Amino acid sequence: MTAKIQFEHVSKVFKVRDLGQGKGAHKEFTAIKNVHFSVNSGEFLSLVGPSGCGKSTLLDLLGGLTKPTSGRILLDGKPIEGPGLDRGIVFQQYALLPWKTAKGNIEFGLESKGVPKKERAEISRYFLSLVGLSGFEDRYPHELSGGMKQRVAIARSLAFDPEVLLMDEPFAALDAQTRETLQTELLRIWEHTKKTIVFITHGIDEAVYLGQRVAVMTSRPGTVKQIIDNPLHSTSHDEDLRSTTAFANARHQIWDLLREEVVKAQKVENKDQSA
Ligand SMILES: Nc1ncnc2c1ncn2[C@@H]1O[C@H](COP(=O)(O)OP(=O)(O)OP(=O)(O)O)[C@@H](O)[C@H]1O
Repeated sequence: MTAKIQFEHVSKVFKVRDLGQGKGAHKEFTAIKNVHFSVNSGEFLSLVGPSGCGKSTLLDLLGGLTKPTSGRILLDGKPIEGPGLDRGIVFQQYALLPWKTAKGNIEFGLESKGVPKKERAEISRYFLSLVGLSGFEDRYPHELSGGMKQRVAIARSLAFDPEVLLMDEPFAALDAQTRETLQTELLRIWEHTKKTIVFITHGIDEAVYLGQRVAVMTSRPGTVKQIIDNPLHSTSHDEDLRSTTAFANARHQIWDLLREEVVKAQKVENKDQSA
């Protein structure tokens, strides 16, 4: 199997204000430390960890939005130097342009890429139908539900034909039913497009339902504690999967790894608050 993404001993240190030392004082804050793992080409990897462990930091680094303080991240063997169209990012908040329709939101990015008008229209129609939004092309974001907006955001990312899709808790703001529907949809899209997907989540159920492998992070400074091969991956992902014993077992395995990290993270948070 070929590695699409390689994290090589990656750490990220932020400079933050040191409130205890008076005005203008700064201190260093290690968000992630010695992250070392790889993601295979075409793989769906979910990454779960306690709050504040550095999940978004890790995804921002992958997206090229920030740079590692030490170590490096390789994409197809080459260090990531900045953002690029080879990586699409879907955030929790849809970040759609409110003055553009669903179709317009997708075409806007393609226009700046120099794609001719007719092709733009075809691409946007295709990807809106792939995410189940045929017939909603001319709706504005305020005329769409949260789930529909997130579908548009996914379609917009896919329209650029990135090799890698980076997803930062994309379904966290949605109600449980919509979230579960979109999880199933995302798996269908992944099977169809064969993209490499890195999916960040707080939710163990979501991580287990989606990931071929599930990476569990430690509490802050975050590092990858263990990567589990998901035994459920090859089974049928119908609605009943979540109620099977196999699902409960996989969930339990991840929770066992995560439990002590969550407790540690809460202790760190309490310490920070009382400092
Ligand atoms: N630009 C920044 N400057 C200073 N500190 C930062 C910056 N970005 C993130 N951090 C800190 O780094 C730590 C990790 O943040 P990050 O958002 O990556 O965690 P997370 O695991 O995604 O959190 P959550 O699950 O709550 O969304 C946090 O303590 C955060 O306050």
